[in-house]
Amino acid sequence: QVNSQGMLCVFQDECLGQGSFTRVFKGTKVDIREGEEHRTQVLLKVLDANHKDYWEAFFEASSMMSQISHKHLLLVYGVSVHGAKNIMVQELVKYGALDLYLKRKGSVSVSCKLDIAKQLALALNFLDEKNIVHGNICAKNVLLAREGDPSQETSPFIKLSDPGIKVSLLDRNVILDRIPWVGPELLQDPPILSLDSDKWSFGATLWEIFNNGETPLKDWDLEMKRRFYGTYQQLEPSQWTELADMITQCMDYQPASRPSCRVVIRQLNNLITSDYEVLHASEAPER
Ligand SMILES: N#Cc1ccc(Nc2nc(N)cc(-n3cnc(CCO)c3)n2)cc1
Repeated sequence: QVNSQGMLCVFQDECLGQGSFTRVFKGTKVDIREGEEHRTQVLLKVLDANHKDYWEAFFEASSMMSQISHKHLLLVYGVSVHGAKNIMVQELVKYGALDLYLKRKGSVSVSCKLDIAKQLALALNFLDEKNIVHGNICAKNVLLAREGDPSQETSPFIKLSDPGIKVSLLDRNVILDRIPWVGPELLQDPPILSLDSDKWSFGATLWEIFNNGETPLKDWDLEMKRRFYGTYQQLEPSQWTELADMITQCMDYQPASRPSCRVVIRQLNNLITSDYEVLHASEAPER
């Protein structure tokens, strides 16, 4: 289809995955510049036809992402509205969603996981400084642009995806199903979406990263999930106490008690240093 900016997109392959009300496909964007045709591989995020009434929120999510740019934020080229289809055109990030990658890979090193966590914290800090709430931080929305390979000394590189439909617009059951990523304050009436909610979600995403992409509270039904918050429960703590403490601090039921992005980044730096020391302790010269 061609949209207002003259952006032509061609659908390519099968569905690559899905969000709450969207499906994603690989595609090609064709730009005509100085009479020359430029083809770019893109990711087409299509709003489900049966959720057309979300198209404004879908458009808002896309324009939020295209108004700001940061190395760890996904590049959104624009929205192509064609007939009944609402399509967000995004850069195709090479290795896709982090949760699937971790599940498939199963053996990502702790130093890579810490690096990914720190990059996500930097993206959150950038949004925080611009007073922009993401509202859907989770491993599925962290995209892997480069693999980390400790043997090659290369580090991973992530991009935070768009938040999709604003969480406060969703039905209560959809919000309930997002437990444990969604801050408990969003289940109050009225739901309070704030920068602090992103810190809670960051904690749940840290848990996913250090549990190799395992889905927290997998297969729990909505009643059990509601009780998880109702009785102030926490996710299964990591054996690594400092990591477990950071996750619990982010997932504080009191939004104002959650650590600032700067504190989180500092704590992650401490974990990176301690991990480095443990890793290289064996090489330490005999004292
Ligand atoms: N095999 C494979 C493979 C799959 C996907 C990508 N790349 C990519 N790029 C994006 N911009 C967004 C996504 N994406 C994936 N799932 C969602 C929905 C949940 O957010 C979004 N994937 C690359 C390789």
